[in-house]
Amino acid sequence: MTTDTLTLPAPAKLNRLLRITGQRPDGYHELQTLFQFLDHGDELSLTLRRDGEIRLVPSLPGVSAEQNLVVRAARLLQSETGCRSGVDMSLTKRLPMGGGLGGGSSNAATALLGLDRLWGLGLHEDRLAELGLRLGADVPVFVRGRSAWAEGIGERLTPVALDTPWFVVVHPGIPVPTAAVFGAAQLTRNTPPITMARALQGGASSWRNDCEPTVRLLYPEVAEVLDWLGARAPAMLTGTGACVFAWVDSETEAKRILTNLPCRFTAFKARGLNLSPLHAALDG
Ligand SMILES: C[C@](O)(CO)[C@H](O)COP(=O)(O)OP(=O)(O)OC[C@H]1O[C@@H](n2ccc(N)nc2=O)[C@H](O)[C@@H]1O
Ligand SMILES: Nc1ncnc2c1ncn2[C@@H]1O[C@H](COP(=O)(O)OP(=O)(O)OP(=O)(O)O)[C@@H](O)[C@H]1O
Repeated sequence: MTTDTLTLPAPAKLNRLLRITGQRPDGYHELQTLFQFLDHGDELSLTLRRDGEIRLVPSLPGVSAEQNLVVRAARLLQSETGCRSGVDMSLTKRLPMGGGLGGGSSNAATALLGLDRLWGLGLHEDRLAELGLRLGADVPVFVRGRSAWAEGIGERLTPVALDTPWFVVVHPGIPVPTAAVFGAAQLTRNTPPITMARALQGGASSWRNDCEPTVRLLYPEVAEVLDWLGARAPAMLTGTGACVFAWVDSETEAKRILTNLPCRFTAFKARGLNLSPLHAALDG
């Protein structure tokens, strides 16, 4: 049976570890990272149009529909496949922009997989991941939908099963643009690469984010969150920030931390997942 409307999750990701091991001639940084999904995120609704038009209503504050990654994903899919269908999209945004939670990238992956289904394209996951990479370095992991060890700029992925604790994710109330952190002179760019086995063996207590010292320096609001949350549980930056996450043993402990949150911060609790809720929804 075919359907004319799909409503799908676009989950957040965390970088449980992030090492910057080099820089390519085109300026992009080579990373080693562990990606994990959360059971918290945005939601994208897709309704088939037969006239080929692609619409997003309403658009996000500060991002025109044309720039929005879901519209760009839909156009890319149309131009690559010659598909003549269109779509009406609406996005329920819960993830902060410039938060390091991969919100825009996740939205793009949900659009790619959702439209592949809605338009009956039947593209292979490898092809969708390749198209996703053209939209952003973080898109392929959301297309693949498994927790992963990532290398390259984040596109060389090996699925892994990570521990799935409860997380408290705190946003300092300011965005941190990814390009500003990767462009900072003082950023560490020469961390020696390690094997995936060694990274996993070390466990969460050994995992670090190489962006953290630079982000601390450039964004005192993020440093404040790292100090506040770090005093209550082990805490780290995700991606290039602005969000900071801590892992705890139980939902009760997560709630306890949230109860005392200073009102200048916003926060949520979520469970770590090794399978993306997008894939669970599409397979269910
Ligand atoms: C920091 C991470 O979130 C870790 O998961 C990602 O590497 C960022 O991925 P993303 O947000 O999809 O990034 P993109 O939209 O591809 O790139 C934004 C900008 O960040 C810089 N950039 C990004 C990724 C990377 N590996 N090296 C970079 O130097 C580039 O200047 C690029 O123009
Ligand atoms: N659907 C979208 N949702 C959010 N941002 C979008 C979207 N489409 C385009 N953008 C642009 O992408 C920028 C980065 O947004 P995003 O939420 O992906 O940042 P992020 O969480 O820091 O990502 P990452 O973890 O990949 O660095 C935004 O500032 C916005 O200009």
